[in-house]
Amino acid sequence: MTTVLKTEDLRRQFGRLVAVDDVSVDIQSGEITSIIGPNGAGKTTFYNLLTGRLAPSSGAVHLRERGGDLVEVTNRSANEIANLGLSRGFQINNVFDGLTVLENIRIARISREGRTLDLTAVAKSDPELTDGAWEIIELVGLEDIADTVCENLSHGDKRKVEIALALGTDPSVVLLDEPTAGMNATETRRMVELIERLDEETDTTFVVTEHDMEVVLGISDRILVLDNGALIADGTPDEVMADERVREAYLGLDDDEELAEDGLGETDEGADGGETA
Ligand SMILES: Nc1ncnc2c1ncn2[C@@H]1O[C@H](COP(=O)(O)OP(=O)(O)OP(=O)(O)O)[C@@H](O)[C@H]1O
Repeated sequence: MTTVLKTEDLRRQFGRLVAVDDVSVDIQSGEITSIIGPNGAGKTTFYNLLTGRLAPSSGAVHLRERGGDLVEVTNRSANEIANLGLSRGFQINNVFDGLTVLENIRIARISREGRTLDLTAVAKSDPELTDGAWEIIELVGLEDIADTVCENLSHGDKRKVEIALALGTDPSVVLLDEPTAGMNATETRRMVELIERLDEETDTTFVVTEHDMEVVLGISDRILVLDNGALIADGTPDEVMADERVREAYLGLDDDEELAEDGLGETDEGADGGETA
């Protein structure tokens, strides 16, 4: 395992509000890392600092270039950081609804090559881009829907396309925002299996934010917990679930209560989870 993404005392304030509070983490290749925390904990702001969408108030971010060195990317533009190998799962809104799955992935390949002029026309007409795009279609398992226009896809399939687009830029690290949000149980299971398979079959390292604790506990090799912008725990699922601060601050569980399989902080006695003394 090697460090692929690292922050040092990363901080972001909005006026007096500290949204990310001197967070230092070291994310390793070869493991799936989840970032969890209650609403407003700072997860989105943290992602935005990593991708260059927001500038930090202080601190530093380092990223391993595709197959290369660890380089400091603090204050570089979002485009530069993406070109160096950090890809964020494209939001569904960024999928071109009027184009097919294959055409969308070809656009991701084009953006990797820094070609931006009239992307939709290029995606439809440049056959050189098809081979690379087809490899990604096979990797993600989108063969059956490759020629489907995206506006006709199910929610679950659209989220798979988002991941395919993120992979289209050959990233060293992919950040996923709640990949199972809005999915039914079957779609959720398939999405978890897909991320686990991609983690095994590619050199890409996956970092996931997720509210569904069953997904988090099932998919993560390592969990980072944010609370009020600060990193309050960093460890394996077992370590994090046993951490007193996490149980109090996030899960709302007493010492002897267990996290139920099907929900955040639910116990056999009820959904409330109980208050800590
Ligand atoms: N642009 C902004 N201006 C002012 N405050 C902001 C801004 N963006 C985020 N915040 C504040 O920073 C804190 C962290 O927000 P953030 O969206 O990062 O949390 P989150 O963990 O992603 O929450 P959620 O799980 O609800 O998406 C919140 O108090 C939020 O109101």
